Amino acid sequence: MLPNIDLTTTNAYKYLTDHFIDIAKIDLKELFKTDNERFAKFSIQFEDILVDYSKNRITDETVALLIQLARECSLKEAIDAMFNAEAINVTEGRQVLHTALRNRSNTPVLVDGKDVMPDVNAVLAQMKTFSDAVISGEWKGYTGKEITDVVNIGIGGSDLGPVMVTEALKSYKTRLNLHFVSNVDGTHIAETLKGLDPETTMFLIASKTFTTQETMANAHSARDWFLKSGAKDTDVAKHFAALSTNSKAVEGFGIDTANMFVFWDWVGGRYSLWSAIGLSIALSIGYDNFEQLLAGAHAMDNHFRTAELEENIPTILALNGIWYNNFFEAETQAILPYDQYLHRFAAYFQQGDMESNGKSTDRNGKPIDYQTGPIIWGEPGTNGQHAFYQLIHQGTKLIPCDFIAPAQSHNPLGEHHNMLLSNFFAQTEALMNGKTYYEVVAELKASGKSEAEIAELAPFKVFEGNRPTNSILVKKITPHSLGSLIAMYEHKIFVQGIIWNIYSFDQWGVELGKQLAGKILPELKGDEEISSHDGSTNGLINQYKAWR
Ligand SMILES: O=P(O)(O)OC[C@H]1O[C@@H](O)[C@H](O)[C@@H](O)[C@@H]1O
Repeated sequence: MLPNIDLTTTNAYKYLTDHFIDIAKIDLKELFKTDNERFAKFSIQFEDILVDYSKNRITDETVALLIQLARECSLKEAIDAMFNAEAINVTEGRQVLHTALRNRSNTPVLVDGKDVMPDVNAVLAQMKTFSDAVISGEWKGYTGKEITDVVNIGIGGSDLGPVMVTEALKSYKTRLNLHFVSNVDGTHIAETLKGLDPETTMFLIASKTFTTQETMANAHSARDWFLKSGAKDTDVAKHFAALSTNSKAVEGFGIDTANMFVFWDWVGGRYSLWSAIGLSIALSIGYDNFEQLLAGAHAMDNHFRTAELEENIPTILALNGIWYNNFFEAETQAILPYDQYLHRFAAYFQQGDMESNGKSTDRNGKPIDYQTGPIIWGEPGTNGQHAFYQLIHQGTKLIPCDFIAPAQSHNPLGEHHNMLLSNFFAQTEALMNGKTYYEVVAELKASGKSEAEIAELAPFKVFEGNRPTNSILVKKITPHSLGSLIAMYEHKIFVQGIIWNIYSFDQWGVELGKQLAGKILPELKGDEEISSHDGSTNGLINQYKAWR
């Protein structure tokens, strides 16, 4: 069972509330001046990943109290409950075992007394055989040609992970071209199919439930397009595969069960890239690299499970986030990768984090009166610098930022990477140090400005500083290190959910909109005026009908 503790009733929370009053007055750069060991103390290296959290508004005492908070919330027991296959997804009555999917050590994982590892390994073997055959060209389409293009049709967790990883690992690309269709907007599939040849295209229908409206609509349109080319129903088997937990629905759609890659309801959608949902990844980078991705995640799982809380990277990142979220009242968390390949990383963790921890009911079913999950956002650097960093540097809001960068580029081109990384280092330094009024005046004087000009301009050029950041420096983005990095954030989310006393593995908040859309859809069919909703919704529907 998961612990059930209201964090605001813990001793640590009370101490942190008092401690916050002192810390709120302290300038981060002063903390560096008075402690030469700060970087060594507040950074952790795990394999090829260095996490520097020293540029945060914390002292030894802050960290000790946050660790105490984690202990009082029984974090260690919760971690064990997840890995030991307890049904911690209580509102759905399920275990949470994405860690079993990447359990490369193959230690037994018992679900209702049965070891799931043989099934996990059997699907991995099936994925290997299939991806090897398609990549090598041994697998032929219905006219005997090799497959050149693979279209993954899925949405949410059946799309965002594979998109993010195939983009992040593009430099490991096989000869296959990957495409992703998610939106029910017909434009998405129409534009994707425009450049494709039905004789050489493979579709992966990725859906845990195999009932998701968007995915089913796109899957049917894909099949219509395929059959229009002259292919027969019996040819579908050579061009369609399904990745799902719902075998019945897959059969109903007409996909050969031999082309079905299963996973299980103990895998959450947003944690499913490690499962059969990762087939597009295996096709895109080759099965061996997919296995490396799993191995990297497994290594981070072991770290998370065994490292002391003080040395435990996901725990430290989570506690820092709680410090800003619940004491500084920061509303958002930015994820800023200085790596073009990671351009979908923040989008991926928007679902990972916001769908997991965007909750306001605690584990007793009671409304919560403290803050839970932050708004996650971000874009790659340096692009973001020329767009929204103004607000991070000089706006009125406190935005804790994670900066991520690889030390080695896959494309070492002249001075590009040094230029990129000089910006990475400069930004966290600038956010911490800021620029005082006196520094601004001195600078303006040196540039030859008059006293009057200086007095007028100076206030606008001041940077308050004292803005917190984590720097995550990765030796190189490889399948292995990316696996670790993703698992690191997954476990960070887990820790925060435990401390906020919420259920992180359900997503009831997405249902209401789906339900209402289901009611509205038949109303859009005819021309008659609609009056069954509120004035605004009626007005909008009727205008839509008039204009379409
Ligand atoms: O994989 P499925 O069943 O089609 O679901 C896709 C997505 O559907 C959404 O409704 C859920 O909120 C996500 O968690 C999920 O990933």
